Amino acid sequence: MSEHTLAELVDVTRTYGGVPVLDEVSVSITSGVTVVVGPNGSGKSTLLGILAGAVEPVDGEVRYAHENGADAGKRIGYLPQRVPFRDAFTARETLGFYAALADGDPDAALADVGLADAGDKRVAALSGGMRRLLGIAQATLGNPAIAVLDEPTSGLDPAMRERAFRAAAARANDDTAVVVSSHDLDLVDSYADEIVVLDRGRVAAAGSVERLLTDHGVENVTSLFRAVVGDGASAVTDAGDGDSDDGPENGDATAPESVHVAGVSDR
Ligand SMILES: Nc1ncnc2c1ncn2[C@@H]1O[C@H](COP(=O)(O)OP(=O)(O)OP(=O)(O)O)[C@@H](O)[C@H]1O
Repeated sequence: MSEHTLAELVDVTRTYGGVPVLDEVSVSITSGVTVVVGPNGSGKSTLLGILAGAVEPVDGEVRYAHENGADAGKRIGYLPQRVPFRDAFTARETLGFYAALADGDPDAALADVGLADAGDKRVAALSGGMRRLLGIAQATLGNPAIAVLDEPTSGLDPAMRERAFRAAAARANDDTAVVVSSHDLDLVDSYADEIVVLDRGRVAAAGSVERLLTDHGVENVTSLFRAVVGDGASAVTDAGDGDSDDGPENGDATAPESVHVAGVSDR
């Protein structure tokens, strides 16, 4: 692993119902912002779940730069696509609950995502966008080395998408990585350092945004996406009904202690 590599997926395969949804995928996660893009069903959530330790690969290996450190147990934050925060808790109480696992400061985490004034609001009273911001705050509590955020901007209006992406990207620095999946290609242009393009469970392109744009002779990530996977309309795979015996489901109890998980994806 190079100096700034924080994690590596090496030849990782995951199947559901015998169908590979990730097929021998190798990806390096370096410090900074990595955005995973790809058509619906291309395997983004599965890749992020595996990186976060919430989904087991059936083959291959995940390596972490920090796995031998003293505080290894607190080095990955994870925001799954669906976050079952408790409606009756306030925003501050919600983060207080996770802070017990991640040693974070709930008020600082709220302020970091622009929710300083919403600490006393109950989760039930938060807008969808504010809930996603709370999810980002949860996943980045205690400054994990790697924050894994699955579609933190889904379902948000344009201003809120930008705010959520900015809040997420701001958590990355020279020593930490933020790994985000997103369909918001315009925001990927603005915030990504590295990009992984998935297509039907395989890596179609990966590397620094700058290099990939140059290599493909395109001006932005939307054009890159088209060049690499077309419009993606035919790229949705059907991988069974979720009752397969290929391994644990997303977000199940196999999540190691090293991950503070806000919720589960029940797909
Ligand atoms: N728990 C599960 N049981 C069965 N199939 C699953 C499960 N989780 C994911 N899949 C299948 O794996 C494939 C990849 O799903 P995944 O959610 O990783 O894709 P994605 O790129 O994140 O999609 P989207 O953009 O729609 O969120 C899909 O065909 C999906 O139906």
